[in-house]
Amino acid sequence: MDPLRLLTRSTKFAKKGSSSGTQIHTPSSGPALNPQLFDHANEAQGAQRKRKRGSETVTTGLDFFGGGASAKERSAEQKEQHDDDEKAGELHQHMAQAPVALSADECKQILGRHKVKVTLFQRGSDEPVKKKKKDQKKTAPQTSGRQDQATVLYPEPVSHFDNLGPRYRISKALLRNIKDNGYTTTTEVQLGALPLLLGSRADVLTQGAVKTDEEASVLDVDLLSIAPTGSGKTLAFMIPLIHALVLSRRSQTISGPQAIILAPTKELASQIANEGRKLALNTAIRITNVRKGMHIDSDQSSDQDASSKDVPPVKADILVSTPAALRNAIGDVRTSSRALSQIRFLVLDEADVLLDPLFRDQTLAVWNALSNPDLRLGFWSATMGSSIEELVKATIKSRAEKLSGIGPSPVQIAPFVRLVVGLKDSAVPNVDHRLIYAATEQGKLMALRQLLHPTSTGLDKQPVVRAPFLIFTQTIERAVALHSELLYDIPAEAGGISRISVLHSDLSDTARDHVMTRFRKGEVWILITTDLLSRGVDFRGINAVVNYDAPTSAAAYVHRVGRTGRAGREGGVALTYYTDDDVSSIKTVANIIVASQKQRGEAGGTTNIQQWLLDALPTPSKRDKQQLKKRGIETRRSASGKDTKTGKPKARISTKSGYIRKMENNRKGAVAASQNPQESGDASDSGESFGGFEE
Ligand SMILES: Nc1ncnc2c1ncn2[C@@H]1O[C@H](COP(=O)(O)OP(=O)(O)OP(=O)(O)O)[C@@H](O)[C@H]1O
Repeated sequence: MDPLRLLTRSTKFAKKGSSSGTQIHTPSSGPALNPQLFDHANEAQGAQRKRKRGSETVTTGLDFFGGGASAKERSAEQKEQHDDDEKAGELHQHMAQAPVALSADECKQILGRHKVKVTLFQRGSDEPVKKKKKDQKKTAPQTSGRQDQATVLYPEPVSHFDNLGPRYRISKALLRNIKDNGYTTTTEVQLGALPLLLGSRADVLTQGAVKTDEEASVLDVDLLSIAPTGSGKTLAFMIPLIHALVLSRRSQTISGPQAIILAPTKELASQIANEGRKLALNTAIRITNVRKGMHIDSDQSSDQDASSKDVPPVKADILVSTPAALRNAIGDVRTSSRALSQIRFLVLDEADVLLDPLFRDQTLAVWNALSNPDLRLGFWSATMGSSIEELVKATIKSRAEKLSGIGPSPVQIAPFVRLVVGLKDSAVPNVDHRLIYAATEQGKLMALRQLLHPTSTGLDKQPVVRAPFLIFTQTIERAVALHSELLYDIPAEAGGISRISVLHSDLSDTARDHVMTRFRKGEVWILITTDLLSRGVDFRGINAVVNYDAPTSAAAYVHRVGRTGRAGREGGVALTYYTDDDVSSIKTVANIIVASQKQRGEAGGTTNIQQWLLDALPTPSKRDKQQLKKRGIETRRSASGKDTKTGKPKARISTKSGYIRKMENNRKGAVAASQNPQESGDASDSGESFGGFEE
């Protein structure tokens, strides 16, 4: 049974495999064919297929269950892909087997084609940059206002995971886990970050010289990495972490955690821990997601915290946590001082939000409690304002000064390296971005209903999107209200109210876990949420993101829509509705869309935001932007704002009462069942149900 058919209640859908609908890949229709976003090397060799976009993504017949194309069509497509991959793989294969290091020029070319830019920052007199090349003249060195010397580096890219073994003596178990999880080609961020984090400091400063000495210290730079959503940042920091801990286990016995990974939400922390455990299988490295009631203290002889003795301390090498959960687990910093002084690595995933005022105090409290003078740092996100970068550098400096003041010898600041993939702070280019004017709140609701029950295709510029998808609202209240408004929109035959759910931070941890599990399994098709789920969470098969309420900042847009089109997958759609209330601020989103489409344009696409619209939209002031980020659209915050046309409160999302909608829905269902008895029945009984997202 086709879920779209059920959702639309239509009886006129083309049969599967018929030629009336254009079959295209959607993010849920299979594995990522090429996880890279900017693989222009292959294009140059004529091996890169043009990315398909535009009108094709708005046609019907999207193949949610991956069964739409005939076997013949599929095998032709697979052959074409196979041929392409073979050609594309030549370079990778060469590099995997390359017995000698690539020349600086080759490194530069590969990094350039993949839009990877690596910059080393050093304080003028502290430590001079060791090597300068003639070909760096154009870009480096540059001097910033803070007198940091910036030099562009060209580390030798790792374009295939097979390269890691011979180059860095990665443990066999770790290599096997990478392979068993299906990772072969690296993504851009992995290609650039792995050599920086797996090589020694000397490697980095001498720009990619190969070092195979097992004793070489790894993770010896502080790295700030900005790479698109879904580009595999988790792997890029997790592999070097596990490798570093495997190495240190070989040489010394340390009990207690040595690394901390912070993430802004429980959902993301739990996902990172899961991904990490898959990679750490059989390496003896333990990864723990910090939860309520856990405590971290290797110093059990301490009398200062009697209560902590009741609960055994967490046994882990890597802790993954939200800042708040970690603060609770640490408890009194004095009693945990031994455990904390052992921490050698701190990774902030979604660093910009962790250092944003909302989380800043909690994050800095954890960072400042880590007293190891050799603490190495990693900052990762798809967006990073320059103020955040400055805050990071200032905190590194002030912490070093503080530790130097109390420690036996001065603390050396490690080289600070920034890695940027693609256009900084831009949205993924492999997604079809749509900005739709809906005039009023009522207009948005009608547009969303039409999305759920399309009566025509493409006439109103609304693409047809397939479940599963996410819908974002500005507030928890609005998420709850929209959920109750749409609850009866899914007919009972399609699973009814069980197919739509809501997730927000007012729910209990158990309820949040439950909703996440059901969505991942494919039991829930439409998930309404707030920005809680906008960061980091990886559902591989999401076909679309609907911004029911426009995001309140450029970064929020980038992260929300980044839930689709993960790992280079094609076919994702991002819809943003805007009303008269958004007109004064929506240009921020429009600009992001244009920039992202321009990136794609380089591969043959066009932008679907008209220049006249961009010109007509007012540019919000810096103050307006700050206000919007802080408070969102005022009229959506409370029920006080009234819609000028309908006179109804704007914050309320409702047309009819739930009872009336339920009755109507039952009536429609009964009529449909009497007209076409074989059509009724639970979708799960039909033998054709959504198999869930890949874990
Ligand atoms: N080299 C690779 N080949 C194929 N798939 C990959 C590769 N690296 C990562 N992935 C997959 O890409 C998806 C996105 O990875 P990940 O969650 O690490 O992205 P991210 O960059 O952290 O995104 P976000 O900015 O949204 O947090 C995951 O499903 C992951 O398994």
